[in-house]
Amino acid sequence: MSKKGCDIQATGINYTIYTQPTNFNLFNHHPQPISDHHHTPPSARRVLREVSCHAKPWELLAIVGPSGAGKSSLLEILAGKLTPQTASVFVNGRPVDKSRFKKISGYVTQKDTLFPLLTVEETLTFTAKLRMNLTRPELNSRVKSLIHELGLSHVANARVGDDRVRGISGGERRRVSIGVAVVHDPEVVILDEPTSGLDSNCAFQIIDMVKTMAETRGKTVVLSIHQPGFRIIKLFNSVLLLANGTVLHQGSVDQLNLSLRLIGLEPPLHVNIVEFAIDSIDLIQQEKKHNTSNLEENITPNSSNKMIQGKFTLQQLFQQSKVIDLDQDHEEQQELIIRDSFANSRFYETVILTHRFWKNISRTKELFACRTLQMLVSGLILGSIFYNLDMDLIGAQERVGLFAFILTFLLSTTVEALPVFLQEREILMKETSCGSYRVSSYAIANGLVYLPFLLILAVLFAAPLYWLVGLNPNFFAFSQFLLLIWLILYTANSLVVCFSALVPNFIVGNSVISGVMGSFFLFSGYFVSKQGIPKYWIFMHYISLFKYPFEGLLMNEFSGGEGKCLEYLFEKCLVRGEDVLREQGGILAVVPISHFGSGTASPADTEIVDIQQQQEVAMDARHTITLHGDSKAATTSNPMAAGHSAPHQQIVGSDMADMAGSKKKQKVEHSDV
Ligand SMILES: Nc1ncnc2c1ncn2[C@@H]1O[C@H](COP(=O)(O)OP(=O)(O)OP(=O)(O)O)[C@@H](O)[C@H]1O
Repeated sequence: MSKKGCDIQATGINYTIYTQPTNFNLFNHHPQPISDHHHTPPSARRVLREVSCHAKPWELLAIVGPSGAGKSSLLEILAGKLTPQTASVFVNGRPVDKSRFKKISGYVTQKDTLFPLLTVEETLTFTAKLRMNLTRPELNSRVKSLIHELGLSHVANARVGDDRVRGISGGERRRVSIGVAVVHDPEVVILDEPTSGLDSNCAFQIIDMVKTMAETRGKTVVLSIHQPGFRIIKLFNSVLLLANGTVLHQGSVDQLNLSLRLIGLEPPLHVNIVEFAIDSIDLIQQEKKHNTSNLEENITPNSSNKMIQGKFTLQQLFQQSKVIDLDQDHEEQQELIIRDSFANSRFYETVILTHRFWKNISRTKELFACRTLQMLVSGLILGSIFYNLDMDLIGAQERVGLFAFILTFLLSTTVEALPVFLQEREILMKETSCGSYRVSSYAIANGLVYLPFLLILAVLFAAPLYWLVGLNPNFFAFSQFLLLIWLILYTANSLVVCFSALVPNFIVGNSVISGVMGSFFLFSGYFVSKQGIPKYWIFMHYISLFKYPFEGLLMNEFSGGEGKCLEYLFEKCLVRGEDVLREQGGILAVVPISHFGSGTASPADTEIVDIQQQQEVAMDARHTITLHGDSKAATTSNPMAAGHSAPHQQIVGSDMADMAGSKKKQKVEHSDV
């Protein structure tokens, strides 16, 4: 009678990693092969060479070997997470592509990626809901029986926890990870180091549990393990010994013992054979090299007879056991039914994910309270600043201080949530890669939960700011202001999620986001004409300190004069506005018209005047006037600004007119009333 299950044959796996030795490779988890046209030759590391393995249903295959042997890489390839240069994977004798294979397998990574604030039962229930389309009673009984099978009944209602949140023990958390991987009843279970960091008793219980799963439910279990104890190795049906990316043995533990003896090694009595083999890797490899040339000739179906007569290499033994395996009746192998679609509709997926998001958010009260308070205080402080200060009169230092404050507050409201996003990102990647749900459902659910929360934050920030700047109450204007603050917060949140997805490192992610948002605020003021901004938005204008690079670039572009841009920037960055004019009266200055509220917003629209004659007028008008180093002429604009009249304006310079661009190339000489 045939046994149902999944028979996996993988052959000819070759996996090489190419790395650029000098590259600062922040964004690559797994460096991919680099083409030949690169200048620096990449260094190649052959992680796996011609690896073959065979995992049978109802059995447990353990991949053992020293650290760096390639165990995790092999498991990741089997689980479809890594793409090797060459490999053939057959399931029940038929080739399968990795996306379909992911649907019939459950992969447990070395690190537990679980929501720390959910309970054990909630974690398994949400996963079961997402991966299976069951009625509520079916779902409950499935989760209950799984919890019982995992031995987690006593902690079913305890929070999972992690390094920061106190929760269940490390061993129990490993069981939950296994439960999450097998809740949908996959045919194949792949576990990377399921016993790492656990004591020997706990490690035995975990392996015993997966062995029971294999024996009672016909699962194909493949796992990697470090230093398995005596009791554990008895549970292995088959052991694959890997060293330097090469298979040295695949067969039972007894076969391994025999093979070691056949090549002249004598494992002492009562010694753990697997540990002994790992300790003797160098000797085994030497023996293997020695016999490589004779390898192919010696593989015959009858070689089992020869085995008893003389010495055989481990490779021969492996090849021999493989041949015997291949002889097994292929007719018995089952046709796999692999579901291509998702278990639930998009709508139901969104409902489940929204519910899960909400549970997580409602349990992060500290973060919620902190962000709420931060927004309220920031709105009040900013409102007070604009209520009390005439921003046009304050100097560069105060502006820098204000800029730093606003940027810090805006960043902190989003970046402090980054660890949560990073944790979620790992779970999202894991769940979507195995086809649990659609990414779009996740995005919609995320928006449904976060948008109301961000609206509360936006109200807390916008209301005091709007009220303190002393405007007449205007519901429409306030609504617009609120809407924009809300959108800014949502954009910032999305930006955080986006960058945290691109950048695996928390520090790097943090810095990149700070850089991007910083640049945005620094430069955005360039596009905004101050006169067109409502008072409660004016802070945007003042935190954009360095709009000058754009102006400089434009001038360079229009005037065609090389070096003008640099000269302009240098002076612009050193000195600014009235401060300079006060100290150095009579020196030439460039005054963009946009600063004078003339309605002409282009920074290139400048006129050339004698600043000595215009200084007083400009000072009174409190216009921003910035130095230019030309000793012959000065520029200003719109002498009629703020109702002041310039009695006499004489345009004398020609260089600045050129710089001012094509629009204002003519020299203007006029007298004013
Ligand atoms: N992305 C990578 N970049 C550079 N080297 C890598 C990368 N991934 C794996 N390697 C190298 O490939 C080899 C095999 O790694 P792998 O993690 O598969 O070994 P392992 O047997 O699982 O080790 P351990 O038991 O310590 O987890 C190691 O030498 C490792 O340094």
